[in-house]
Formats: sequence, structure tokens, C-alpha cells
Amino acid sequence: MNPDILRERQNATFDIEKLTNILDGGAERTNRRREIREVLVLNDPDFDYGTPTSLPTMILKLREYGISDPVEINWYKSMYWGTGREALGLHYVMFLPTLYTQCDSEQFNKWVPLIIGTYAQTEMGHGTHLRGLETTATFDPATQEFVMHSPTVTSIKWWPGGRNPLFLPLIFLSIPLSASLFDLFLSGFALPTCSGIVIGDIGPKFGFDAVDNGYLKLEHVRIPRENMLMKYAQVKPDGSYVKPLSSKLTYGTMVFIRSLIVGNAGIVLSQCCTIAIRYSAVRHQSEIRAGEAEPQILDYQTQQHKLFPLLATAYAFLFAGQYMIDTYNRISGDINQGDLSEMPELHALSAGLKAFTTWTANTGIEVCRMSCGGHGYSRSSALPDIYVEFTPSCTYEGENTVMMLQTARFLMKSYRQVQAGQQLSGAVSYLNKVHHRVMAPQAVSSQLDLNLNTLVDLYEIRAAMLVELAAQSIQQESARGKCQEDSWNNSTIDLVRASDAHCHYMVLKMFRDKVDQIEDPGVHSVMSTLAHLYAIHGMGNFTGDFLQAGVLTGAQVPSVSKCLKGLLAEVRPSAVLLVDAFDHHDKMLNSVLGRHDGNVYEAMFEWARSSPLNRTEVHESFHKHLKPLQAKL
Ligand SMILES: CCCCCCCC/C=C\CCC/C=C/C(=O)SCCNC(=O)CCNC(=O)[C@H](O)C(C)(C)COP(=O)(O)OP(=O)(O)OC[C@H]1O[C@@H](n2cnc3c(N)ncnc32)[C@H](O)[C@@H]1OP(=O)(O)O
Ligand SMILES: Cc1cc2nc3c(=O)[nH]c(=O)nc-3n(C[C@H](O)[C@H](O)[C@H](O)COP(=O)(O)OP(=O)(O)OC[C@H]3O[C@@H](n4cnc5c(N)ncnc54)[C@H](O)[C@@H]3O)c2cc1C
Repeated sequence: MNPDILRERQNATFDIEKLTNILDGGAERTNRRREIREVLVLNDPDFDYGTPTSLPTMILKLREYGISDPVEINWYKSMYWGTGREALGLHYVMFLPTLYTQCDSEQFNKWVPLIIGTYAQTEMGHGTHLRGLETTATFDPATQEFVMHSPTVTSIKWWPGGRNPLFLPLIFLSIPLSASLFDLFLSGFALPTCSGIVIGDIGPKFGFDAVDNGYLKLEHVRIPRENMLMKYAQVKPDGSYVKPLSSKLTYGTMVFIRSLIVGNAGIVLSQCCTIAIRYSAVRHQSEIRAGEAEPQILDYQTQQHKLFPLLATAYAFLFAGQYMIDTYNRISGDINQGDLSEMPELHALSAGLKAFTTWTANTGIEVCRMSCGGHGYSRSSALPDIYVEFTPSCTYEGENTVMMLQTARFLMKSYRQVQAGQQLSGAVSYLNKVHHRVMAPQAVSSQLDLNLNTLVDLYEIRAAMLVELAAQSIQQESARGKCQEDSWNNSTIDLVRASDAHCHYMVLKMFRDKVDQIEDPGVHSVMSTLAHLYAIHGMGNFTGDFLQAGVLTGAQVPSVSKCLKGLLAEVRPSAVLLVDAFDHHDKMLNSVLGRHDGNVYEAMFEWARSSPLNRTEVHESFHKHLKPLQAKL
């Protein structure tokens, strides 16, 4: 083991295993995750790491081991495929959940065990604006069929992932059967027998290469009436239409995957922090004091300033992910029972946190890569691949700006309710105080009150202020004679800013609540330090907001920076131990820089030598192209 890494792991001030258990949701979950990893994957003789041929093996193994829990499926898949996406991702996280949530019982029993499918909602002309989708589904009572059709070039289904060129069970979203409703269809087209179908691949992408994203054009293709997913809405044999309790129930799968993406952003950021911090512990470069040995780059304050706030953010997002999934499970359970009362709140929370966490993680991956210098740009670090695979999460499952505006819609509605004298509950209850809060600068000392509860309060006031400013912008636009829609559009910068601040407050509050639940003194102490770091770092980035909200004075601003530097120094001794607690296996991380043993250079040389370009002493291109040219010169 590299001596630097060895030294970093001595004198631990907290129990790493207990922190890993907290991240997993308990010791039993940690044990089960490791059992799946060590026994069912790594020690399985059939396991052929990450090669395409192992995809069928993986599916059969999941069935052989009886792994059906979505979290356990993901543990198994992530061991198989490491940090990359794989072709079945969409099947497991969108196609199956849609069947689970939108099929009636007869359809469920008929389809769920049997098929692998995709989710074809987006069209060439519309991905965000679902009410603009053009694919039609016209019911023919005479034959009891729906006629599916792509009337325009922009209506061609574009992007469905993992579409199988031979068999196409896919979930469709087609334009309204009635005024403003959408419906989902399962269409099992067996090619090439089924005429009227034109399918293909949309061509090379930025990345995401393990997933074949395709296109699908339908020319009056007929499917049985029974293929409409009929849990919430039905078309009867006589063509009459039974409306769902809410037209937004059709959007349920997107809310589910957005909820998953929140925790996934934390996982991806934790992977990158593991790589960058372990590498920064073994990399020596330049000098701090003339004549002394080159220091670990982790001892540079700028390196700590790059990485430790991201480390705190990774923990914050992992805890936010746990909260999001728990909230999703609770509210979707109520929805299943016909209680839709909290559906708007679930939508606003999942949409906002999906955007907030993916934007932050997306930027964070690049900071981690660049903090590793040239070796971060090598594919051996895994960081370029992680970035390429993660960055579309800011676009898919709801483009981030649009998602932030959905949250803003809920915040404005809540603000108007407060103005009308209603008492709010849930995540926006802090708006109840928006009219009674003293916004004038408080007479505070130049020292910052570091109490975590106080910091959460300051973020709450900041969010409330920005919600009020956005609402005032809309009111001012209206007062200038703008229609409601233009008033909204002319305030969307403020609205996104308000949603961002609301999400930032929510994530800090979740982090504080999780820290409060930690009983082990050592773990509580180090997690409390990270939560403080997360809050103070955010204050440093958005100082203007806190000054404008009157919760920070000019005299206190220097203490924000001073406090930040102190917290970086406090995290430094535990940094490697904190990434060890994420418990990412070398095989899954697949990074020469992030190896658990820290033996980076030896591994990098072996990795380079294994490159296809090094298979022969002299590359064949010399003999094929250069040598003949030399002979002519
Ligand atoms: C364990 C593993 C983890 C893995 C993590 C992920 C790995 C990645 C795996 C696979 C790769 C992903 C592949 C990608 C797939 C896709 O991208 S599928 C397609 C995704 N597409 C979208 O998300 C479309 C986005 N657009 C929309 O959702 C909607 O068009 C909209 C923007 C919400 C607008 O809808 P609409 O116009 O109908 O509604 P509005 O007029 O804006 O609002 C009207 C009211 O409806 C409420 N509303 C809107 N949506 C919802 C909802 N989902 N639930 C509840 N309520 C909703 C809205 O708030 C309004 O309410 P109000 O009137 O009271 O204000
Ligand atoms: C890797 C990848 C995989 C995908 N897989 C699938 C899949 O399996 N199935 C599927 O159905 N789809 C899939 N998609 C499509 C994805 O869901 C859409 O790309 C996404 O919903 C965004 O829609 P769009 O492409 O139409 O972007 P647009 O909405 O056209 O966005 C373009 C710009 O317009 C802005 N904009 C749009 N509306 C508004 C508004 N109301 N207010 C302010 N600004 C706005 C956006 O902010 C953005 O800046 C995938 C996409 C990617 C990248």
C-alpha cells in the first residue's frame, strides 16, 4: 500500500464502518450490498467484467439469485458495469416502473415477467413540452384497436433508449385522447413482420454509448385496445373514455426517476471525490517551503478548497437522496390509495432537487477531474467517462431549467396562499413567516454564529426573500400592463433563482436533520463539520443574497472566508477516511487514480502498456503507410 495513503488512514477520529452503515441505511444493508458485490458478482465464475456478452448473463443471474428489489438490482448492475450506463438501464428504471404503476392487474400479470422494453415519449420536435406531442392514437371500435401514427417529421419518436431493433415493447406517450389528457400504450411490434414501422439509431452522441438511442416512425400501425395502460384511464370497447383522477398521473414515472436521480448525483459525486482525494493524497508536486520535500497536493489550501466542499456536497446529496426516495415512497403510496393531496409537493420537490443536484454534481465532476492535472484527463482516471455519462442528467428526465420553473410554479402558488391568509405545511411552511420576518440587518457581532441550526435559519430567510422578490417581479410586470404569461416569462430569472435557493435550503436542512440523528460521537463530529462546511461554502458563493436578506452584515463577510479556511483545515486529517466510508470497490470505480491502495504510478504504467496501441513495438501503420512513403522519398 502506498505509504501516504497508509499514513492518511492512521489516527482515525471516527468509525468508518458506522458511517458506511449510515450511508447504506443500516448495517444489514451494508452487509447485503457487500454480499451482492463480493459473492454474487466478483466471486462468480461466470462474471466477465463489463463486457457486452455479460448482459444476458446479468439478466439470468438476477433471476437466478432472485434479486428483484430495485436498489439491490442497482447494486448488482453497478458492480457489473462500474460507473458507466448500460443498455438495460432504461428498462429497469423507466419501462418496468411504468408497468408497475400504470398497468391494471390483468396487464401487469400478462406483461411484467416477460418483456424487456424502452420508454418512447420524446419526439424530434418535443421533449419538454409534453402537451405539444404529436403522435396520435385513434381508437377504432370496429376492430377494437388503436391506430398509432406519426403525422409529421417532428412527431417521430426520438431518443428512446435501449430500443431493440428486433422487438419493440415500448411505452408510448401519445397526444390527447380528450381535451388535455395523455395516455400510455404498450406496443409490442415484432419486426420485420409489422409493416408501417420505421426504426433506426439517432446516430453518434456525446457519450452514453452503451445505450442505443433510437428513432421510431409509425405509419398507421394498429395495436389492440388492451395495450393502453389502463390503471388510471380507460377506453371502453364502445370507445367511451374514463378520465384519470388527475391527468398528471401519466407523468408518474418521470417523478420516480427524478427522485432516483437525486441520490445518484450524490453517488457520482462521491465516486469523483474518492478518486480526486485519494490521488491528491499520493501526488507530490512543487514545494511549500523552499528546500523541503514536495508536499502532498492535498496540503495545498486551494486543493482543499476545490475538493472538500464537494466532499461535503456528496454527503449532503446522498442524504437528500435518502429523504427524496422515502418521500416518494410515502406519497406514491398515498396516491395508490387515491389520495393525491401531496402530489403537487412531490412533483415540486423531485423536479427542483433533480435539477439542483445534477447541475451541482455536473460541475463538481469537472472540478475533480481538473484537480488531478494531466492524469485527470486520462481515461485511466475514469473521470472523463464519469462526466460523459453523467452530464445528460441535466437534460433528460426533465431539462433542468424547466424543472426549476416547475418548482417555482409551486413556490409562487404557495406564496399567494400565504398572502391570502392560508397557513402552509410541508417543505414550504417557512413562507408562513415571510411577512413577519424582520428583514433589517440584525445587530450582530462581526463574528459569525456557527450554530448549524442558525445557519439553516439563514438559508431559510434567504429562500423566503428570493421567493418574495420573484413574486414581486411578477406583480410589477402585471402592474406595467403585461399579461400573466408575459409577467411570468419576464420574471423567470428570478423564479429559477428562488427555486435554487429553496432547494439549497432544503438540502442543508436534510443534512442537519441527518447529523442530528447520528448517535456515535466521532461520526457526529465529523459529519457536523462537513455540514458546517457545506453551509459556509454556500454562504461564500452567495454572499450577496445573505447581505440582501439582511442576515449577514458587511462586517461579517471576512469571517465567512476565515471560517471556511478553518473548516478546510479541520476536514484535512479525515479526508481520505471520509471517502473510504463511501466504500466504492476498485473494480467498480475502475480508476487508476482512485485505487484503494494508492499505488497509482505502477498501475498507470501497466494501464498504458495494455493500450491496443502498444500491442506491438512498432504500430502496423508504420509498415502500412510510412515505410512505403519513405521508400519513395
Ligand atoms: C437506482 C438507479 C438510479 C439511476 C439514476 C438515473 C439513471 C438514468 C437512467 C436512464 C437514463 C434516462 C433516460 C432518459 C429518459 C427520458 O428523458 S424520458 C423523457 C423525460 N421527459 C420529461 O421529463 C418531460 C419534461 N416535461 C414535463 O414533465 C412536462 O411537460 C412539464 C414541464 C411538467 C409541464 O407539463 P404540463 O404542461 O402538462 O403542465 P403545466 O401546464 O406546466 O402545469 C400544470 C399543472 O400540472 C402540475 N404538474 C406538472 N407535472 C406534474 C407531475 N409530474 N406531477 C404532478 N403535477 C404535475 C403543475 O405543477 C401544474 O400544477 P398547478 O396548476 O397546480 O400549478
Ligand atoms: C442521453 C439522453 C437519453 C434520453 N433518453 C430518452 C428516453 O429513453 N426516452 C425519451 O422519451 N426521451 C429521452 N431523452 C430525451 C429527453 O427527455 C429530452 O431531451 C429532454 O426532455 C429535454 O427536451 P428537449 O430535448 O426537447 O429540450 P428543449 O425543451 O427543447 O430544451 C432546449 C432549451 O429550451 C429551454 N426551454 C424549453 N422549455 C422552456 C420553458 N418552458 N421555459 C424556459 N426554457 C425552456 C430549455 O431550458 C433548454 O435550454 C433522452 C435525452 C438524452 C440526452
